[in-house]
Amino acid sequence: MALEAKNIYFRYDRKQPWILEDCSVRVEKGERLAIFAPSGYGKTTLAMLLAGYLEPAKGQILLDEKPLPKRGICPVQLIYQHPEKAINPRWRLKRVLEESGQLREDVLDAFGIERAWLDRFPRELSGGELQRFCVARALMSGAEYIICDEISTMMDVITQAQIWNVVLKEAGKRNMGIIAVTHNKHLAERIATRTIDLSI
Ligand SMILES: Nc1ncnc2c1ncn2[C@@H]1O[C@H](COP(=O)(O)OP(=O)(O)OP(=O)(O)O)[C@@H](O)[C@H]1O
Repeated sequence: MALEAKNIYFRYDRKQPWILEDCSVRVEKGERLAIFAPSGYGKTTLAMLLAGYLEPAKGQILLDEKPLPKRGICPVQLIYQHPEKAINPRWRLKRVLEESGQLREDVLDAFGIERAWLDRFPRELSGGELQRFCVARALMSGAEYIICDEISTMMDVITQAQIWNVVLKEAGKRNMGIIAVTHNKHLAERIATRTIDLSI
């Protein structure tokens, strides 16, 4: 049981050099992998490829040896660095949740999500609040793998620790695989069972 990028090549423009060249990454269920690299090395690009938002020019993205499903809620959920880009701005948060999985009161509570927020539009929450909502939504989707792309950069240190504690607890309970994209070596060491550096 694994999520895998197998010998993938990717570039945004055919006239440019490869951003990812013969890149392979594999994360097992229950494993927590931190992908570490300086800015511009293609971490977000790899995260988007692994979640099926982009297609590699060559190579494959495989979930349990098969391509990612094209329909339904994807078992690989990507949580972006910028939560405002991840949510339909015209939908109230309640509707966002209804579309993306099963509402779980315990998860809402664990992330300190006030029920009144669910009647609001995304722009009516702060960046940190909206990100907590996005993380909760990903956990409620029934995902088997979660890819966290710099998810906690807009939060203070205490909130950051709280969010990661909930994510790790829930992931452990459900034996989920986690990929955490980060610049932050300390965070990587704290949350991950394995770290890879794309710049090496
Ligand atoms: N939509 C796009 N179109 C063209 N080039 C892009 C696009 N998105 C990213 N790039 C380029 O691809 C390269 C890798 O970007 P990416 O965002 O994957 O890096 P990163 O390692 O996540 O960086 P950061 O740590 O700064 O977020 C960069 O040179 C970036 O300018």
